[in-house]
Amino acid sequence: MQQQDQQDAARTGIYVSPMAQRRADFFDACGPLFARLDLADSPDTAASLLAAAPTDLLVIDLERFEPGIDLDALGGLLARRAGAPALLLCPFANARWLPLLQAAGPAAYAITPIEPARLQAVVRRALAAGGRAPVAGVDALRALLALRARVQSALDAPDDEQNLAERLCQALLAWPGVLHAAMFRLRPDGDLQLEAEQGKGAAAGLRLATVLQRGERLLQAPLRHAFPGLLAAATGELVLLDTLAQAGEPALADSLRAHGVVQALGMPVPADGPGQPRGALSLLLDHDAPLAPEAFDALRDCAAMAALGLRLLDMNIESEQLLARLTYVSTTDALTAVANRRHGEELLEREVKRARRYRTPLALLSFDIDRFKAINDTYGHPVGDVALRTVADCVRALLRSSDVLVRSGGEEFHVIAPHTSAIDGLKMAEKIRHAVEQAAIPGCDHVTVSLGVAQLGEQESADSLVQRVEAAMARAKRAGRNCVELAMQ
Ligand SMILES: Nc1nc2c(ncn2[C@@H]2O[C@H](COP(=O)(O)OP(=O)(O)OP(=O)(O)O)[C@@H](O)[C@H]2O)c(=O)[nH]1
Repeated sequence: MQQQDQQDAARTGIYVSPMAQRRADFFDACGPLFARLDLADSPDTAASLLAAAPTDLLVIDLERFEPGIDLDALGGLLARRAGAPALLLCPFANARWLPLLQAAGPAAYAITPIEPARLQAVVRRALAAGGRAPVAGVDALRALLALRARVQSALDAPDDEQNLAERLCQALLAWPGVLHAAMFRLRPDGDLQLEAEQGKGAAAGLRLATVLQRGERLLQAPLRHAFPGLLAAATGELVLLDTLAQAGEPALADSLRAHGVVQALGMPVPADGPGQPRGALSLLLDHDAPLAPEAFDALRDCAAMAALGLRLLDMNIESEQLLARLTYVSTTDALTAVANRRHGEELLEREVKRARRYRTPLALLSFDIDRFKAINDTYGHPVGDVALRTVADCVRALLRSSDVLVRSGGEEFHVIAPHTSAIDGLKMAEKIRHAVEQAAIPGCDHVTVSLGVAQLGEQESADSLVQRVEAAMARAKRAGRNCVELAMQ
């Protein structure tokens, strides 16, 4: 150790932080490890220092820097290092910095807050190992390829969100070092809930609802600021705890440690556009080894795949809703919301076939509002429309659920009545006639209807049935209106 200290004492370093207190603290903790340690309050100052003399280690403390503002300048410092030792001190709630900066140049990292003794150890290691980014070996790269493939196949036609989340957790759990994988999902009502979780080994029995003290309304959970999966879903940032105590919740850290957890990571599942993430993936790991840039890339892609999976499920639901809407619009009369003529014809054909196959009676009723032209002429077309709607509502309320009311023409309707004989059809028609006569029509007095009733003959076609019932209805008109006529055979 003494020899090591002597070696360190020959080193030079630059520490960059915009915070005076952090610069003083770092100097206290790590100053003795360097022959000369320069403190810089901005990337510009650090750049000048780097240009002035060779430096063994550049330490960038990312607390209070903003990726949106400072990324270019800090990335520029790493690029200028051209592979020479660099160490990033990254706040646990903003680990998004790591893949962003590691893309600019290789750098080791440690997560903050960090104890002075651990910080010294990390700086020593960075000096000794040359401050390289963690490197993924052959096995690690193979494992990342397998993870990508598994996550991709999890997207293969999932049944629903929960099924997708379970498959993703299963894929993540097979990644070496993962003890527990979970997915949180923000529901449309704004409730963040635990969609799925899977554990293995010491964490097989770990239940996040127990650890977090609830399984629903998790954005309001007391531990939302400390558990990486929740914090990631709330802030949209990559969150990484490489010592569980960093989040300042000792009880949470203890309960995770009891399941063998050493490192915890939360990766936001991005929204379609700007706005709150759709949820987060949570990983609990059994080691504290720094993650290689390739691991961050793979995890970011997993979260993007989760977002894509959720979007595909949304699209399925939207397509079903669109199809239902299309079916409704193409089969329904817009004014009265009963079946339109074309759909009525299809339904009648179907009922005729069914009645023939099962030898059950089928009645068809036809009715037409009496002197409807006079209503339009006297009160105006809008009142005529209200009358049509009121009559349709009044008749629909009388029918069985198996009967179908169809608007077959302007002010003419049909009722398809399965399992109904001519006698029952006549009773039904009389009920309709009476109910319409009694109904109050907003904007005008009352209306009456004339009705025809026909029962399907043994070999009769739907067309012939319609002709007969309409002829019966015409006879009811001729007979003085507001009455019922039975069709001839
Ligand atoms: N307000 C309104 N009127 C309609 C609609 N469809 C058809 N009509 C009207 O319904 C009237 C039907 O008139 P006619 O066929 O002469 O029959 P009617 O006046 O009811 O006389 P009878 O059937 O013989 O009792 C016409 O004036 C059509 O313009 C509609 O959607 N809304």
